[in-house]
Amino acid sequence: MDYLSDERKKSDFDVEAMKVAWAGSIQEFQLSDRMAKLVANDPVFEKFTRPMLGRKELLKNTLRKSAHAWKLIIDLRLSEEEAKWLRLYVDEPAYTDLHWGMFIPAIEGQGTEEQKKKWLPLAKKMQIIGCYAQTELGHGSNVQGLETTATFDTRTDEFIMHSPTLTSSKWWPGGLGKLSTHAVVYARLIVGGQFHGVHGFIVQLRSLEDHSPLPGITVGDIGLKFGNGAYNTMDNGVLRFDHVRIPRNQMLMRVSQVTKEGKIMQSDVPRQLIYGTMVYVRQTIVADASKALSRAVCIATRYSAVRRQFGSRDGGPETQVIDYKTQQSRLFPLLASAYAFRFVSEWLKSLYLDVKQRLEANEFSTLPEAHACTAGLKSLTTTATADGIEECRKLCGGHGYLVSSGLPELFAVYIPACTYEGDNVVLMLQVARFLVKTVSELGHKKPVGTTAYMGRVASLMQKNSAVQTAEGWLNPGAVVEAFESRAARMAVRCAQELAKFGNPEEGFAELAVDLVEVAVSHCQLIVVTKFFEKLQQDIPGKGVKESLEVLCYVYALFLLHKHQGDFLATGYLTPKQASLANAQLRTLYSKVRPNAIALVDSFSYTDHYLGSILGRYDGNVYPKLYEAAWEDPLNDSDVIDGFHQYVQPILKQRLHSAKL
Ligand SMILES: CCCCCCCC(=O)SCCNC(=O)CCNC(=O)[C@H](O)C(C)(C)COP(=O)(O)OP(=O)(O)OC[C@H]1O[C@@H](n2cnc3c(N)ncnc32)[C@H](O)[C@@H]1OP(=O)(O)O
Ligand SMILES: Cc1cc2nc3c(=O)[nH]c(=O)nc-3n(C[C@H](O)[C@H](O)[C@H](O)COP(=O)(O)OP(=O)(O)OC[C@H]3O[C@@H](n4cnc5c(N)ncnc54)[C@H](O)[C@@H]3O)c2cc1C
Repeated sequence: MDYLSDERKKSDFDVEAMKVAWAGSIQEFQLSDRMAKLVANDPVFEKFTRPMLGRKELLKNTLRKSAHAWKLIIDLRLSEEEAKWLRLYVDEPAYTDLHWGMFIPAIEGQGTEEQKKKWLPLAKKMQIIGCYAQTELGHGSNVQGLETTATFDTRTDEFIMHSPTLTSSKWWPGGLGKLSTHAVVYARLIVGGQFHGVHGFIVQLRSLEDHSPLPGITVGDIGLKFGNGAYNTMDNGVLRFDHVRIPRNQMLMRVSQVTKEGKIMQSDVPRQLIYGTMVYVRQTIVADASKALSRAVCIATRYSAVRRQFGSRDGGPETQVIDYKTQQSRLFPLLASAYAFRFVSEWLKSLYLDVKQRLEANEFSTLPEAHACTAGLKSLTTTATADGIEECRKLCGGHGYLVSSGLPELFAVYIPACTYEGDNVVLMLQVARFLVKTVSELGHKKPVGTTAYMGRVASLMQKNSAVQTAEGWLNPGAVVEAFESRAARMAVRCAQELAKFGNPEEGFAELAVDLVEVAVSHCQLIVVTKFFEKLQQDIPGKGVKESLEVLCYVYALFLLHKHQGDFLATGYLTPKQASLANAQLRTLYSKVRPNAIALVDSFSYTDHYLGSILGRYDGNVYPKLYEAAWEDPLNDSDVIDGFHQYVQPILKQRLHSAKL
């Protein structure tokens, strides 16, 4: 029985067409759908018992699933794209994520043609397993502060990899702890006693015969992480080198080369390309944010339609909690954010592919913008998603706290995204640097791309909002101008403050909090703009574009309401205009309400992928929650192990004293 069928009947758009809009194209939809079903129908990928397993059993289970996934990839001759979707739907962090997600991209981006020819076939056939070993016990954010050394020995034509201090121990790399045979290790290049910056080196860690660590290498797992199951399926590791020798040709040499004679040769490629893998991964993390947030929102929306509290008159049904305005004001902006992040990730991917093509042709002019966009959007979307998942848990009341709701594990797996691949504050400061530089160059350099609006800074500083009615806010020009003015005014004000400091670095440190706010406002502008741009495309299907338009305004006006302090303080809006925006937001929530279930159905998630009793497609929540409780190992017997030993004596003592 479908308990949500009445809800599904209320929607006024074509759900199948919306599924295609969400996926990006009919081909993407079909591909993803095929992989989702393949995983959902395979019992090896069952995941409900995961949070109850001990660490060793858990990891072994992950290895079993990864091996099965690999067998499917080979047997069914899946393409790289299909394999990516398959791993996504298996929904279990594993060493393979870092192998495919960072080790291979690092070699692709920073290796020479010769190096790629040697290492990529081995890696792509999984004849070697690799990880990305950058972070150390003492340094993560400050990459230039890494302490591991790679000293060139001209006599033997080798690098000597060494961990000179405790804090130089590599610490955190996923897949390193127990599984990788190789790593791309980031270390200080030392030639002729001189330091030449941090570079990547391919280092073999374990024997390809018996998997034991090679001489001079100490390697292991760093221990349990937050939450049951969750990210503990990953073997994040520690690694130390004791004068380990590797051949010279294992330094990734696209950016700089070291010759046999110990000479450093710089290619035309900018040094920043050493950080290129991070640009790639940050872009994928933005796409992952929309997936994680949409999962949480799907669960919370379906459950909010099933759950009823208060409001019963004459014995009739109580109110569905989704009908409370407060519930809508917390849930619908998250629903809108999931769509906003989906579309901005689509745009970011195209930006990245363009930059990649240019880099391959040795054209580097767009790299700074790609860095700022990937860093800023990674930071913005992961922060909002981590907070959003927790909000969804609260939206589900008490039952959201049960592991069987799927939300605790989703939260625990997701939150490190705010830290890995760059701490979110550190990344926003990078965006701020880029913006301050853009403002300082306005006199002689025309800003392009996402900062093009800065070219109109004079008019953005003068013109104030013309919105007079709540309806007036349903105008893309009015909304985008509001976000542009806010971002431009905040950036200029901050640049003026910075100019008061004799030493710019001192000013940057002192004004860091304001600078992060400037960066956030710029990144929010990007997301809002890309959502509106998406709406200008041809989006087929009855009512699809109209529903997306509503979500776009919800996203923008929700942000405007949340950050109205900025809009008021910069003088662009009056308090009256801000309150008109809020009134429009309330109206928009009423428009989302009948479509809410269809909008989350459009994500097309299987019950397997959602992993949530509260988010079941059929809405059959209570019987399934009840059943699941009885499957808990604690309910195997009426009297639990330990009762007779530790509890009964206390009870008996009470009985005894009561008799006295
Ligand atoms: C599969 C997915 C699972 C994910 C698992 C997670 C894996 C990981 O976490 S791997 C480890 C990730 N680590 C990080 O992200 C570390 C974060 N730190 C950094 O990125 C940097 O070191 C950073 C940018 C903060 C500071 O760099 P640093 O060189 O000290 O400083 P800075 O002077 O600011 O930058 C130098 C120049 O490089 C540029 N730059 C910095 N990063 C990049 C980049 N990624 N791309 C291009 N340019 C860059 C700066 O804009 C600056 O340019 P300019 O000189 O023109 O102004
Ligand atoms: C689950 C997980 C998986 C990971 N996987 C990998 C991996 O595969 N490979 C790898 O190499 N690494 C990996 N990492 C490491 C990760 O990339 C780093 O933890 C991350 O880059 C943050 O660096 P940090 O730990 O040094 O944080 P820190 O920089 O020490 O941050 C601590 C605090 O200081 C603040 N801070 C730091 N610098 C500044 C500054 N300049 N201005 C203002 N505030 C600042 C931060 O905002 C934060 O609040 C992983 C981490 C996690 C949690």
